[in-house]
Amino acid sequence: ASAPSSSTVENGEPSSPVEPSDGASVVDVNPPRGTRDFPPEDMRLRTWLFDQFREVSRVMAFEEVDFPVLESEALFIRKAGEEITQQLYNFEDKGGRRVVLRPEITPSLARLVIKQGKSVSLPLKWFTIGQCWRYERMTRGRRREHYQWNMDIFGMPKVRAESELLQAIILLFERLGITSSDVGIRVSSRKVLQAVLNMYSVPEHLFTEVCVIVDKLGKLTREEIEKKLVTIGLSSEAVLGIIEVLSLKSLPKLEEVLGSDVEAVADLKKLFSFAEQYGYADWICFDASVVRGLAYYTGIVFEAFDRDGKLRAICGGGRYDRLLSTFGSEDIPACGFGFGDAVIVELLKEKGLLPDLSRQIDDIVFPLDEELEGPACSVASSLRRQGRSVDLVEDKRLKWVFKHAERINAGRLILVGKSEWERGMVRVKILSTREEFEVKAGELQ
Ligand SMILES: Nc1ccc(Br)nc1
Repeated sequence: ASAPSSSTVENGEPSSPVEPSDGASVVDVNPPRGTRDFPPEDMRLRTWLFDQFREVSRVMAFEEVDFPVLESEALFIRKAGEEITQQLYNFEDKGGRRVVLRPEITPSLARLVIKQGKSVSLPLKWFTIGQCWRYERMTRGRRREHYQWNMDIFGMPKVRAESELLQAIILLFERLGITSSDVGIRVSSRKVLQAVLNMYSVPEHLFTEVCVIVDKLGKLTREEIEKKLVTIGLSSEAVLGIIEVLSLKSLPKLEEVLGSDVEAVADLKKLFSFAEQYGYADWICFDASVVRGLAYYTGIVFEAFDRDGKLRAICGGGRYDRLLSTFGSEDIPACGFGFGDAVIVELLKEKGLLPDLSRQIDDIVFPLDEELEGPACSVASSLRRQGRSVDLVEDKRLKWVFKHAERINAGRLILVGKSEWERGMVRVKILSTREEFEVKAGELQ
């Protein structure tokens, strides 16, 4: 690789290669544009966050699954103009196959459910945490990868599934110390939009496109949205009707406009009554403007937001009852959500909720001179076999070892010295109390 020019800016960081004397080239040590390294401190935070995802998935009785990050491009070819399909990280592999770094997880889940066929008993509740990609022109300087926690339920046609997923999200927030004063979850249903389109006799085949356009409310101006809707063939009455209904934030008002026999109203009323039973009603609110931007949603949709309005959506999801038939299979009702690893960390920083995750090691074992390196290995090995984390240190001055012990929050310093070893003993220092004593090497625990 050629040494990048000194003016190259990668990930916003100037990469400053040193021109080596022998003329060899130096690789750019930054990760590829839009991607992140996870050095130990960042990795501890990521592992902690993923452990919270896993613990919530466990208490919700979901099973973990996983998929290749690389998928066939065909899984993501959709014609609804979604951002996600316009930013596919796609390429042709050496076998001439059209492949992508997956932009989302749901199509892989659907693929596996289809592949498993009759062998899966429904309902199935699966979760995964996986890296997702997009090829975004770096002009916007946004990331090209993030990790997403996904939870999906297949084979549960009623809104119980959505209420289960909402509980999972709220349990996660509670585990992180986030309250319903910090975060809310906007809930609506695409059937609201469907009912409005029916009122104005908008052809069914425009439904998905209308959803993708309306999802841009808040990102595009109202005029731009109206223009896009008219461009795809909606009458100005239909456009005004859509904008009016989607501005509703009261379920009773929605019932007044659409009538109580509309499925959307019945679903939402049931969901909000379940919320009372689950005990999370103060977390959720009806907001008809929520449609989410993925083409395949067919029913209830939801997204979590920070009430200060400083951040992008924290997570989002919804029902997608007709995704499998787009892959040529029999439909199975499904719903799920995706929860990214980036916005939530920004929120935790905002709220001062980042956990203290400093490194913790049980023991440092240190031979006081070279001839004791062997005994030090056997002491370290015995402690490790007991499950203790042991940092075996050599070729250092004792002063460095004490500083190192502080740096890695070691519990004990085990010193292997000549005179003690000859008596079958080692010296133990408890670093928190400075207490020091000798222990038989064979009885060290
Ligand atoms: N879908 C997607 C993938 C990667 C990132 Br970063 N954001 C969204």
